[in-house]
Amino acid sequence: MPWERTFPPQWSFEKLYWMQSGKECQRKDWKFAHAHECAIFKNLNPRILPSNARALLRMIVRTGHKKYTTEELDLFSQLETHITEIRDQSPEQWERIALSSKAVKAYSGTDMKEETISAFGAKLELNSFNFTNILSDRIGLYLHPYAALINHSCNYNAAVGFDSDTLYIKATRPIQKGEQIFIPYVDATNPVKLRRSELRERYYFDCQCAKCEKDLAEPEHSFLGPEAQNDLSALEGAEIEAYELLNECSSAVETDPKKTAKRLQSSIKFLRQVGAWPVTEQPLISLRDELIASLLADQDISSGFVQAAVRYLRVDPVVYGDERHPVRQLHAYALARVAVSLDYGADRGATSLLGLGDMRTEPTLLAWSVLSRLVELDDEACTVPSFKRMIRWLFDDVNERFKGDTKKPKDRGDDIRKEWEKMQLLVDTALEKGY
Ligand SMILES: C[S@@+](CC[C@H](N)C(=O)[O-])C[C@H]1O[C@@H](n2cnc3c(N)ncnc32)[C@H](O)[C@@H]1O
Repeated sequence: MPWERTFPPQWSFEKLYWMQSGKECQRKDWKFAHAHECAIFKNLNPRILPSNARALLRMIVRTGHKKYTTEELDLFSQLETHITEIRDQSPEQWERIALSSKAVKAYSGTDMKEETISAFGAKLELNSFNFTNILSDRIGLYLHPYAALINHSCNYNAAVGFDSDTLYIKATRPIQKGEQIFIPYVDATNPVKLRRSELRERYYFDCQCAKCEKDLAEPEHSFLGPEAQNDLSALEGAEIEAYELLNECSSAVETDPKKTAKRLQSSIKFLRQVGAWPVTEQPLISLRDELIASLLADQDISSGFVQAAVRYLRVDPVVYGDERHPVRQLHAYALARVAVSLDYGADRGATSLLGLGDMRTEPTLLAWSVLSRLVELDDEACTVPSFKRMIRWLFDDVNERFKGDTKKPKDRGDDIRKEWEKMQLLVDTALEKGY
């Protein structure tokens, strides 16, 4: 199947398949498919099928109930499977798909052949997106027959976002007429070797984009100073451990956030102190993201605030050059949200944590400054409508807090500048201490 395709002029097509967990939209989910699956799940209880098998079951059951139009099925049948490569190069994946197909055939009672179900399974694995809520938490899988046609580039010009059950493809930079649309299938901030191995293993191709070309031309770890280069073996060990820790974080169902935060902190410190690892290089970027999530889950709001400020001020402007990038927008919102909860009386230990003694910040003013910039960028931001609404609500809430003040935040330019100076100092101190 060719990997360059012409896109239809509009994407008003209903998704073929989506599923989600959690309370949100469960009613819609019921109407969409679950009504047909419920009896099967009851029989399976207490066993829970893995999400890929559940997705496959849903497609088979909906097909049996003639819930797809001919056009939808036609489009689905044209999607790439790489089934030969999976069978020949990836025995584990093949076995998993074959097992799921066997189970799905038995549970659904379909008369479809097992091979046909396996081909459905392979298609789902290759073409579905991680379905997320507006805060980027993974809640399921999503397959859209047109969106599935978009190819990958590490040097992408668009990104996928979800707003409830609607999929959006948002341009992350201006796209010329006739220019091909590319999205990232993998985390494009990862080192070239990792990106390429993920793409090969999961999608069976080698990326030829300009970013890969540039990164491949540079020696590995070229971002480390000459001193660190002398003892690369120690650093490589720390790097491998960091990736293992990140894997644990993404797969663990239940973790102790305090313990996880400690492990993440020491991993960050080690990479920073031993190798002067730049904060804008992986695995440090993801370690910090996980650290912020763990600190906040542990209610350590002040430390989470400092780390979110490090990310906002030092990491994101380099990693995601454009302020309208969806990840950058999400991180800015997170900083504002944490700042607001600090002001709600959450612990104020940030300054003592960093040894800055009596330095005090006015987090709500900072939140106002971050949010007013987000609101200013609203029209151009590559984020989905509900996210934009969430920003406005928080901004309204913050403005409400200044209601009785004689001077409105918009007239407090000097105070805001001073707040940012203090934040820069906090961030510098955090980084000097190896955080
Ligand atoms: C989700 S599909 C994308 C649509 C697919 N190109 C098609 O025409 O059906 C993913 C597959 O597209 C191909 N692909 C995507 N991006 C590519 C790229 N940058 N270079 C080469 N092949 C790519 C690979 O075969 C990959 O497994």
